[in-house]
Amino acid sequence: MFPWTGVALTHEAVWQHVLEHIRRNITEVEFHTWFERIRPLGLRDGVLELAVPTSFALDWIRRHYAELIQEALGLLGAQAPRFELKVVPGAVVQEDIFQASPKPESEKPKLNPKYTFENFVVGPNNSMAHAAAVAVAESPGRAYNPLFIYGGVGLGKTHLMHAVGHSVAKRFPHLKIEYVSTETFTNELINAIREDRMAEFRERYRSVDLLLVDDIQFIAGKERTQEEFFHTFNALYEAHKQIILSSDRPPKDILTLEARLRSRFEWGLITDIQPPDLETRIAILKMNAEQRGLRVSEEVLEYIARQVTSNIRELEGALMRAIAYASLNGVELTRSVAAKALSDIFAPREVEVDPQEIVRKVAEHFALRPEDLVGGGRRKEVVLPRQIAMYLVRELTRASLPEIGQLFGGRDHTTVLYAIQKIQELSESDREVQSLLRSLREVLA
Ligand SMILES: Nc1ncnc2c1ncn2[C@@H]1O[C@H](COP(=O)(O)OP(=O)(O)OP(=O)(O)O)[C@@H](O)[C@H]1O
Repeated sequence: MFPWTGVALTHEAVWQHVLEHIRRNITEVEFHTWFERIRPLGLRDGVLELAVPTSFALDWIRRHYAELIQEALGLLGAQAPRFELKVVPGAVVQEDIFQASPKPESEKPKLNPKYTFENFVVGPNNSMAHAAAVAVAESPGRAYNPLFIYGGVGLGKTHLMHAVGHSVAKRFPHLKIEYVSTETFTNELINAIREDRMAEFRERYRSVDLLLVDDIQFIAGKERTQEEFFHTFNALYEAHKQIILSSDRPPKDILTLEARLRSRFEWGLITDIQPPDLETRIAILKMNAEQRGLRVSEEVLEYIARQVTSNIRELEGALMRAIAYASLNGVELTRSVAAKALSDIFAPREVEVDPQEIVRKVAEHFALRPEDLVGGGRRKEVVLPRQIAMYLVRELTRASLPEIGQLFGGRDHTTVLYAIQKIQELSESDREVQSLLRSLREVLA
């Protein structure tokens, strides 16, 4: 009951009023991402208590929507109530008061329920791809078509695609959504040809409103699949249906892809996802732990985030491993317990060194400028220092060969490998190089 309104309103009714106001003032995607999982708990001393599922969501909502929520509450009456957010792990999803009747199971797209926008941590590495996905979810078939998302293994391409699927499914319950891996598409095509069911196959794919195709790079070299996909693509595109494709590389790098398909993949927006930076990795781990209702200290999260730098699937796996290790041994999950749990996967490394710092220090030692090392010059006096810097980046950081190549002016990973092998040999045969490496390690550690 809300004394200030003079009307017997339940806290649920008040919250619905707030939601309606908020819904009018933000985008659908924002609404579904942040407000659907809030549950009103009750009212105590003029404060409306709201449950949110994670502290990440709490921070976000507080930073971005506090004013709007307060404004909505203010509309209720003279004495504006306050509100408070509380983390209640696993808070029940509130019934969607705006949604039409649910679809039968068989018609639901095969989407991973965990892969939503709400569960996607946005960082500098994926903000473009995220923004594009949100835009597509808001107006499928109109924003960017096709949306082509590419990036390395385990960086969230499938997650983003599914997030669009979930969001569109909620916003436009009548739309037909199909998620398929390129492998499944190919297998279904082969079966359809064999069983003389091509008409059915075509009807199935050409009648969808949102087609999500994962790992499209696997279409390379498959002529019949390319041919069929080309016609599916055209049919959907012409009917303003949305297509989203994911790949481990941009269209131009997919070899043996027919030119007509390549050019179509390039019609819309091509966006990439890069490996996450340290802060984003910590945020992902934090969210992951909270979703499982687990408390893990910042120190442990940071330790794990420093060990796994590129693949988010592995990052999450490392956290789970550390948690399992601590609970099986009945000990608290401290930094050293985490280090033990991960010791057979990762060599212990206290602190990861910044690659730029390595470049600076090596350049300084040879009286060069850092730009000389990362630039294209091939002067003799630059080549060896550059190779030493590459070698140290490999040794002291978790950067992969292609990442090192990227750091050193977009060089190929085979060049990096050659440099590392060369310095490795020198470090065994040449005393000067040996002592140089030792002293550089000392200043960098
Ligand atoms: N930004 C993110 N926030 C939260 N979780 C993420 C994020 N990016 C990736 N993940 C998680 O990392 C795991 C791997 O992501 P996903 O399967 O989408 O990667 P992918 O790029 O499609 O990989 P692959 O190349 O193997 O197909 C998933 O559990 C996903 O939820």
